[in-house]
Amino acid sequence: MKKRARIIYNPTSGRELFKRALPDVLIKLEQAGYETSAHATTSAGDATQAAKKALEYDYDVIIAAGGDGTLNEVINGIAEAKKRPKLGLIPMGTVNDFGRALLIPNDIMEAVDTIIKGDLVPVDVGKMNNRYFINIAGGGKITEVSYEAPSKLKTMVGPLAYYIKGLEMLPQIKATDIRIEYDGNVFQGEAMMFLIGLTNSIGGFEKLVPDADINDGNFTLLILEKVNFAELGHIMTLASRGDHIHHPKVHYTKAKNINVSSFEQIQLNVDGEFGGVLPANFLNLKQHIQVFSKLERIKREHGIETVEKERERLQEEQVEE
Ligand SMILES: Nc1ncnc2c1ncn2[C@@H]1O[C@H](COP(=O)(O)OP(=O)(O)OP(=O)(O)O)[C@@H](O)[C@H]1O
Repeated sequence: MKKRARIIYNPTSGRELFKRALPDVLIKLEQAGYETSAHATTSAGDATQAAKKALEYDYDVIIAAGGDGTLNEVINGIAEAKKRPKLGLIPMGTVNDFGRALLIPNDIMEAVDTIIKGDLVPVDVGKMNNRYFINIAGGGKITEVSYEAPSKLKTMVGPLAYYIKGLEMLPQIKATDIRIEYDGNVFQGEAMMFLIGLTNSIGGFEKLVPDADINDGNFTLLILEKVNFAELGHIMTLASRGDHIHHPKVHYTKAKNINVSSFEQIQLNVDGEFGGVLPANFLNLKQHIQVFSKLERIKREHGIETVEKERERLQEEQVEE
């Protein structure tokens, strides 16, 4: 029997290239034994609705073609279901953190090849209150940068946009009083930000949570205590090499269940988008979704160094585009 796939694509992301490639994508999937149909998203939230609809029709595979925003919406559509379809990914965004973490090629047809090849990797999904995320959640003044970086700027300069916006916002960055309970431990005090990472690819900063593992059932929790500007500059320099995690003002640990609260109003950032305000509970759903990816095979056959080199190559390729 033929397998059935549903493509959910954002026609506006990736310079609208996917729309043009769609007929070839359909032919290729057909030849590989997939009966495929496609849905073009129309607005924010539509990918979640389309993914829920796809559940009703019992598709074997959902293919998300778009940026991390589209992917996040698709995950939010399927995460609650008991029987979840396998997930294919065609990265079309400006940053594509999740795709890079899973070594999904930037090229549309190569990404389709990854799906056809059929290697699957189980991936952890984060649940924050009632919504789901796949890359990162966080809060504190510094994290407000990522959704304030205008998308036009992001399209032009990629990850550099965050630096530019970050510098602009520097005077507004201040510490806030927060309480973070994580797997029975407690941090209470003034912090600049906290980050809860699932992958080690975050806004193009590969070394921010350097050893995040996509399917070990753990979040990587990073808390940056109150620091002055000089210390912040120093920590940012260390962060480019992943050495910030040893700094005395940085708490860096693994946890599965995290509760964060504050008396102050602190905005949350989930996968690069505004995610409401504290308090919040973060729960790691271990290996919740099966994603088509050659990651495990490459790791097994060539080792983790090759995986890291491949991620670097994908990132360079994307910045050049
Ligand atoms: N037809 C549409 N027109 C406008 N916005 C849309 C449409 N379809 C989806 N969107 C919204 O655009 C948001 C961003 O899209 P997406 O993440 O796919 O691309 P991107 O912004 O190019 O990528 P990146 O997040 O990597 O910069 C989605 O979260 C969705 O809410």
